[in-house]
Amino acid sequence: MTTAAIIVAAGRGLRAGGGTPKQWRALAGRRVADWTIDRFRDQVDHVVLVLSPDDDAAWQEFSDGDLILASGGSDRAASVRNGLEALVDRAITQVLIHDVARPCVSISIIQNVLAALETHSAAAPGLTVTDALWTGDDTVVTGTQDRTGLYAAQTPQGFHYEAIVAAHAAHAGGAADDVEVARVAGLEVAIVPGDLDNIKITCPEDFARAERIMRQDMDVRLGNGYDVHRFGDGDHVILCGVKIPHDRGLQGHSDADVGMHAVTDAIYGALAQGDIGQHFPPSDPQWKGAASEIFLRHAVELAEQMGYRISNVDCTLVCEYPKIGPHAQAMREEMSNIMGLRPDQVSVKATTSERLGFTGRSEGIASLATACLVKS
Ligand SMILES: Nc1ccn([C@@H]2O[C@H](COP(=O)(O)OP(=O)(O)OP(=O)(O)O)[C@@H](O)[C@H]2O)c(=O)n1
Ligand SMILES: C[C@](O)(CO)[C@H](O)COP(=O)(O)O
Repeated sequence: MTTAAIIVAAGRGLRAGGGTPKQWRALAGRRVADWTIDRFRDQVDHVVLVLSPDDDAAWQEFSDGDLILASGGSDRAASVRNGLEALVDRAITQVLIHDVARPCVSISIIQNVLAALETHSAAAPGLTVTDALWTGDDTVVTGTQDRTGLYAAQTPQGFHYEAIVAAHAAHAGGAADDVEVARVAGLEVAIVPGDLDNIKITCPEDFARAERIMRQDMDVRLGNGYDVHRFGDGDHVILCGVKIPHDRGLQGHSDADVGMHAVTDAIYGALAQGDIGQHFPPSDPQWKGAASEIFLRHAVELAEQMGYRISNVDCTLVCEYPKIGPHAQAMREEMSNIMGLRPDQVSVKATTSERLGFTGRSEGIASLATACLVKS
């Protein structure tokens, strides 16, 4: 069984307003699309992101990553077809099709749909309709509608890959969703329980609702880190992964990257998992001269294992020299690469201590860092 998820994200979000398409707007600290994509990453073998040809920045951003990209079509169904086509050489057996505009989808819905595909060629989440249903014009009720047997359809909708490819190829167009396409082709679609929180952001007010849902079981943790290394002989220092020529070096058991150590300790701190010295004892000769990225990678992996995502880190270096400003961007890029973050999630800045204290006398460099981790 080889599984894939197609996330259709090529719409313009006109009903949601706001100028920017809704999938690129912020929700609980990150973009709608980032939430949606992350829900599927660990649940399927491949994720296809269907992007509008107009979303240049998104194409650029995602082209280096692990996602398969496909170009959107003139309507949702055309975008789905392009997503299916992008998987043609991947030997996919089961595919989930999901709206990017449903970022609150739970892992259990995804797993339930996949489980149902073991015994059915199609499965999708539905919610029984519990409100009374009316017909109406803009002002008055014109009739009532029996709700018996009615469901509100959600995504992800799951299918055996070849079956849904054939169903889309044969469909005349105009379907509300992929379940309709599948049913026209004669597929039986199993209903799995939907979730009231699995809303589709459609109108402006849906953002506030989605924000409430996202935040209700969000665990946000802060950690701080502090480190100092003294100057000694040498012709360079390594700060936040960047080698900077200098008339002195920093002393330490490892490469003495005081900035990266503070960031690493901030992550351990947020996790309440001790500090670098506990995980990599200075008494252990194997860490002598070690590149500090080993420590940072370990902290990031630990965060992942414990279910946390790093939202941002902020690092301040305290020294008179070397001057940090010219290197700050390279430091941000280096650390964001190691942590698997975007550079805008990583801040590196510096201050002097006005020639006061040990940093002011250039006896060493100090560093402070804060990390914000989120579990949702
Ligand atoms: N040509 C299109 C149209 C829609 N979609 C996607 O289909 C899903 C459901 O569509 P909808 O909620 O209607 O999104 P939009 O089309 O973006 O919204 P609107 O109709 O308000 O413009 C969304 O994830 C949207 O990005 C798509 O990939 N390609
Ligand atoms: C696919 C869907 O989300 C199922 O409820 C829905 O049909 C999409 O509708 P839209 O009109 O494209 O928003």
